Amino acid sequence: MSIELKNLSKSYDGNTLTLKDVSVRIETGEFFAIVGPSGCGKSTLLRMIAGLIPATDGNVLIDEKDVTNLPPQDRNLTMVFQNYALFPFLTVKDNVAFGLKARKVDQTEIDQRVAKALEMVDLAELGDRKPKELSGGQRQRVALARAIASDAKICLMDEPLSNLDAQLRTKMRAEIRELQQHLGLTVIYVTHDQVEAMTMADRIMVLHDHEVQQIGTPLQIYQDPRNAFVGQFFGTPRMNLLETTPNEGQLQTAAPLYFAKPAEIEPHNCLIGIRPTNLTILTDVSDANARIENVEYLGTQLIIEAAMDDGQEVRIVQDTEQADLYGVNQRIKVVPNGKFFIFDQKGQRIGQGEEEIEDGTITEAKYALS
Ligand SMILES: Nc1ncnc2c1ncn2[C@@H]1O[C@H](COP(=O)(O)OP(=O)(O)OP(=O)(O)O)[C@@H](O)[C@H]1O
Repeated sequence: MSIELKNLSKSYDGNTLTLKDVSVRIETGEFFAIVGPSGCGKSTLLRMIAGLIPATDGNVLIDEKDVTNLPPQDRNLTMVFQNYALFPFLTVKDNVAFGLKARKVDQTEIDQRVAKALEMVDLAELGDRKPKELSGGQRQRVALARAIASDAKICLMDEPLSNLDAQLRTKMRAEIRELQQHLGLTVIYVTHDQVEAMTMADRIMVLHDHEVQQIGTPLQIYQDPRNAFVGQFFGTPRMNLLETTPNEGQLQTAAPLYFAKPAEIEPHNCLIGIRPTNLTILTDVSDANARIENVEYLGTQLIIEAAMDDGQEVRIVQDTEQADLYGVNQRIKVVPNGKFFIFDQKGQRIGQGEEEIEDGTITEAKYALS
């Protein structure tokens, strides 16, 4: 089933807007993630789609039908929350059956659906236990089984994995994704975790400052961020954001670090966004422009924090094979090597460029306006 949001807005106090003008069409069978920092309105949006709170403005359509004024039970959807919302005094089976009983579904059919749902989440053996006799991951799977048993074709999930440890979370991500595809569910998945959104979703909506910042596939969002917020929200370590200084005809940070510049862009009115993987380090140079402050080993990557000579901090990712080359307080030359973005002072993207470096000299430099 498809879901369409048309100019959806929410104000809790009738004065300020918590969410402004959200519009998107989510297709049948799509896994759609809503991400953003704490307090940006993710749960508010999900609750409006569910019908748990009224929209201040705009419409919600499910399979082209306007459901804006319908209660949750008439919207043909199911929900999974972070705290599982299981009844402690009911068995696993009865928890899964609860919604079906409330809807007075025939008992034989309830038994069949519950058994099938528990089997799908690998809990067939544990149906007679109480929630307190289960691990966190198993409880989460009971909540999933309840969603599956309901037979609704839309499932709304609000940070369903946030109570689980890192290992279990990774496992459950794959399981949820598999189930979603197997059942052909349309899923709207709220998370503040960019990795979760990137690895699970077909498309992502990024919320910040009460507004939609960007909607796109994980690849589009990562490779083509519309503004500095989106650029910095995705990717670890974070994209560097560097201020440029006035300089005739050049795009330059004070350190200095030079970037290819479209003629139309005023050099001192912009910010450079460059991912840590797109900077590189030259040692043994006479024109060093930075000092290493910290070297961190992260599996296959080496993350180097450096202070540029103009005081700006940068993070650079290098291969671990080069670990022996770097030490704290060492003078180095930081140079761009790869793609970078040009943002205006408000963070809106106005251009992008690419520079390649070989043996210490720039071999290629190009740019384009967005
Ligand atoms: N019932 C309410 N009454 C008034 N304000 C509310 C209510 N619920 C949420 N808010 C406010 O609306 C804003 C968005 O809250 P919401 O819970 O939607 O954010 P979120 O992105 O889900 O955050 P988190 O990731 O921390 O859960 C917050 O500033 C919050 O304080």
